[in-house]
Amino acid sequence: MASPQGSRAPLEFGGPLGAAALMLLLPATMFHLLLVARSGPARLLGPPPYLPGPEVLWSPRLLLLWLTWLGLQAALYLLPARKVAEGLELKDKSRLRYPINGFQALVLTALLVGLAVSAGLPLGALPEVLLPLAFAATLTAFIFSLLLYLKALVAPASALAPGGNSGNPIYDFFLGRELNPRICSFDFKYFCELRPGLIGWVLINLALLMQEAELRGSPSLAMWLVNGFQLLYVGDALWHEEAVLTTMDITHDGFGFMLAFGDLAWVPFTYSLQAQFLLHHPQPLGLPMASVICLIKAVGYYIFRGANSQKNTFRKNPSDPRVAGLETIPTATGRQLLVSGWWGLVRHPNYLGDLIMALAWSLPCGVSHLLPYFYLLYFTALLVHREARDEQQCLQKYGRAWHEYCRRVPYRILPYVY
Ligand SMILES: NC(=O)C1=CN([C@@H]2O[C@H](COP(=O)(O)OP(=O)(O)OC[C@H]3O[C@@H](n4cnc5c(N)ncnc54)[C@H](OP(=O)(O)O)[C@@H]3O)[C@@H](O)[C@H]2O)C=CC1
Ligand SMILES: CC(C)CCC[C@@H](C)[C@H]1CC=C2C3=C(CC[C@@]21C)[C@@]1(C)CC[C@H](O)C(C)(C)[C@@H]1CC3
Repeated sequence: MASPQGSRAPLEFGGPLGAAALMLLLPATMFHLLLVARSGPARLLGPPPYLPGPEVLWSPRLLLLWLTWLGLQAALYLLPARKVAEGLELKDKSRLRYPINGFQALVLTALLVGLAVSAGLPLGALPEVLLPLAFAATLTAFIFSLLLYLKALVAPASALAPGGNSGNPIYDFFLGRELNPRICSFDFKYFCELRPGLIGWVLINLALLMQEAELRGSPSLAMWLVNGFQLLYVGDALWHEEAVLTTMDITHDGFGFMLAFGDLAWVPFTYSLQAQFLLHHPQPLGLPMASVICLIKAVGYYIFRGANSQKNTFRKNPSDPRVAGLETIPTATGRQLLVSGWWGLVRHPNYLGDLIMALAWSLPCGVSHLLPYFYLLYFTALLVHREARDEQQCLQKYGRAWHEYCRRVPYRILPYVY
């Protein structure tokens, strides 16, 4: 049985008060964004146009639709995979196995949706029901997090995450107690991180594009760009699915409300904000500006993919010819840190690339409104905070070697600025 005391990791996110505030603020922000995106003034900082009552939010039909979506993605997860990958070593020295079939799930979902649309499914009507659908996703995330919290009560101590076991129920519910909650080989965190939310996001984008085509005869260039860029991002994540196994979410954070809500509700309903905005506020975009935006996206993607692949290749096999020539610092753990290549430019080159891509997703929406830049603002805050958390973890893991890395590579995300 898990000890009620758990580990004594320092509290993050402002402790129990911060966790409680975030549990209210995050869903409220998501609903605010959904409401203002369709309002005339579309003011990020203004009041919402109206407060939706229960009759707008609650729909058993849409809850069923949402659960069907989760069921479909779970079924696709269980299909035979082209590869089964091993995760990092756990506290008890074991390694978990994960199916690598996320890209296959994306392609099969696209085929199924294509078939359903040609058989008459009104996908273009989806934007009309985003509010009740987001409500269903939020409700599911709360109930799911509660079940995960209860499951952790009977988990062995070795299965618990380093944070999220403070003994304070609110804090632990938010951060998540168990590191890799599973039933048989079904890994809930890994499944949620990459499947229903990410694939749901591109499906919502597509529905918005289809509705724009119905309303205006054809989708706008801005809508095509936003759809294309975000599809590339999701496709890339699923193509490189194995790389998610070394992210902080999988290796360090427990599975609680933060990730359950983030994966299932926040990602599909707020990351599609630019496409939602464009449906209700069409923006003129000429070819020269579109080309500049594509160039910004390409630069961001080049840095993001280059940095992530370089680190993953190096962590898998430091003698791989693609990384063997890079300069490194030895650490007491036996692992090395890269100090040249992308990881010699700044300490988080992948965040830099991700932020440049985020800018490219907002620019097609013009500069008349702040609302489509919400993602860029939120993401900057998330990555600055995430970088600080990672820095603490690396300092604990690598001690003096990490100090040496910081001396050799002084900037965190943006060269000569931060
Ligand atoms: N769109 C979104 O909402 C989000 C996207 N992301 C993206 O996810 C990706 C993964 O991010 P994240 O999990 O935060 O962190 P990283 O992929 O940056 O991983 C950080 C880890 O990399 C290792 N590392 C750090 N420096 C070096 C070095 N010099 N040489 C070798 N290894 C090093 C350390 O782990 P170790 O040494 O143990 O291997 C460290 O803990 C990023 O591209 C990020 O932008 C992240 C959050 C949200
Ligand atoms: C809403 C809360 C404040 C925080 C929730 C955070 C989550 C939304 C994000 C935490 C880490 C994420 C990652 C991705 C999506 C967003 C969340 C879940 C990611 C799957 C996006 C695609 C990338 O290519 C990636 C590197 C695979 C990402 C991994 C981290």
